[in-house]
Amino acid sequence: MSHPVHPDLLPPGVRAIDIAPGLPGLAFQHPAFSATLSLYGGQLLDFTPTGGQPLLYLSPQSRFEDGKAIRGGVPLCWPWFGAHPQDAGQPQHGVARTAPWTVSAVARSDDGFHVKLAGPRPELHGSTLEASLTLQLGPGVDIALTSRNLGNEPASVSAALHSYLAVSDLRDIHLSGLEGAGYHDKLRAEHATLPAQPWRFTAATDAIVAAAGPCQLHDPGWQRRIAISSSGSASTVVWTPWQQGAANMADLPDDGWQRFLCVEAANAGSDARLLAPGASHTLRQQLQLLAL
Ligand SMILES: O=P(O)(O)OC[C@H]1O[C@H](O)[C@H](O)[C@@H](O)[C@@H]1O
Repeated sequence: MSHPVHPDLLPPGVRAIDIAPGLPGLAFQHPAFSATLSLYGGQLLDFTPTGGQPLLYLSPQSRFEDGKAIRGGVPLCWPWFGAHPQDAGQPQHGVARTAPWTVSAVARSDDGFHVKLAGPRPELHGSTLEASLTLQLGPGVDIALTSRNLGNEPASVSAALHSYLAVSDLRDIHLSGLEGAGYHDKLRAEHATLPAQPWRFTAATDAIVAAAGPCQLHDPGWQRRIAISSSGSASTVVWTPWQQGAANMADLPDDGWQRFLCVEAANAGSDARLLAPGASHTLRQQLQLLAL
């Protein structure tokens, strides 16, 4: 199958590649960073500053197969987050991450690259929503997912930019910015409040926090911080499977859980949005690498 993007349409520094057989992508090379985007899922898989550690974790055991979600980078959970609200037979986290996305534009910008993608057609997920994604790569990463209701009735959307943030060792990092926020603990099915201190991780965690940050992930091992900010969101999902959860996941190495924390800009739980006919909503996350 030929690549959906003709190389002549790409600016200098961008190459049409195959992530795996049948899964097309784009590779970006800039003096300050390199990056990889999968058109399958519209999923950013890598952003690595030149000479530095990657911003995003990508599991070396991820499956790269049609019908399977890629484990790592920034999966797009859309048009629902978690289980489908009415139909348990639908895939977890929606259809966007296992659908082909198409390139609407790729341009070089002052700091890097600007990319626009169009998401799966509404027929694929039985709603009247359409999705588009804009990505600014460089100096950090800025991802904006826009949902638009093409129908004549209101339509509900829940979503997450499910970023796998790479860390030197999960047991040594902390997350600040969500102190004292209320959250829904998905593992215990109860509501709770985060402590007043920065968040350290000592066990499996799956929380829908009723706050949008901004937050900072402090990583002394790599002498860096990741500044995380969002808009169009009033909820942040924080997830680590920890050791035991990872042992049950075929697409994650046994020690892979130590290498990432998911901090997801979301419209999850009660933060799902109802879009009037013709209305649109943009969920956005910005990630910036800073020295400690
Ligand atoms: O395994 P996946 O379908 O990719 O989901 C991975 C995780 O995503 C989110 O963070 C959810 O809150 C978790 O409950 C889920 O386990």
